[in-house]
Amino acid sequence: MVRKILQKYGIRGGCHDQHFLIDERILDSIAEEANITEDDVVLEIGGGIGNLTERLLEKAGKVIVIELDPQLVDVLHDRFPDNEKLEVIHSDVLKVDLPKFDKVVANLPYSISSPITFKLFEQDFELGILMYQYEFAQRMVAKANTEDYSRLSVNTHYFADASIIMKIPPSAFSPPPEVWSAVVKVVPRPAPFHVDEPEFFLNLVTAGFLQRRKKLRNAIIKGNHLLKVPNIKQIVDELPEELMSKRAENLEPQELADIANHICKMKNVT
Ligand SMILES: C[S@@+](CC[C@H](N)C(=O)[O-])C[C@H]1O[C@@H](n2cnc3c(N)ncnc32)[C@H](O)[C@@H]1O
Repeated sequence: MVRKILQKYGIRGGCHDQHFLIDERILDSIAEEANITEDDVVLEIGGGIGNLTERLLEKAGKVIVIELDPQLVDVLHDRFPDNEKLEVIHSDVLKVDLPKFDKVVANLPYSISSPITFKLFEQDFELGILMYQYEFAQRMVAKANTEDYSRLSVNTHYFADASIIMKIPPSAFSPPPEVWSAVVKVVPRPAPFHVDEPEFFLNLVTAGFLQRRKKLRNAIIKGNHLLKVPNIKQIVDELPEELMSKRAENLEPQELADIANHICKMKNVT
């Protein structure tokens, strides 16, 4: 069925990360995982030829699709004519203000996974069922003291409970990508630890992982263009040596938050 639609519209894919999911069972499972009801406004980023959109429209009260490629925007209008539940926004997802939504379900364009994910983390929503390149998904859910633990892992942990719920082979797509994919379930929740100044904490995490092989003390001093603390050397020298001599990759999100809170307090009194 999905292959027929690709043929009908003469779409080959390839540019703009266009690898269309053609495995009907996986498409069904992704839609099921989103547990959509009539009350839900669902956002889909990169609607493509509408194979996932079709399933979202069956259950949701409203589906908002953001699609960059004008040819695919035409396909979406053609496949779902006069469907009052559907709104198609022809735009680059990174350049548009996101509409309000309850759930986001998408087979994302992999080359911009990172900026899309950080943009989603600024929104208020209930659930995300998101397909990524497998390695990216692993970095999202990675724990401290592992190779994959990164700025992305800490940001993800700060914003949501995230877990890999499906691993998907290249053969599920047309054209097949060179990499495996994974579906990540993202359930936003309040952070499991206290942060005095969220922006400062996230900048400290960025500074720490920009120099991930350096001791945290040196990484913070080097990354102070992000933190803008006038007396940073003095402050980090007053922090416990056992924390400052570790690398960011060896510190739990909570420990990074404690350090950020401490620097915040010191910068405000000195
Ligand atoms: C991996 S395909 C997924 C298509 C479809 N949802 C599916 O599952 O088969 C990614 C889609 O994102 C669209 N896309 C790429 N970059 C985009 C951007 N910056 N903003 C919005 N859509 C984009 C592509 O045109 C393509 O339709």
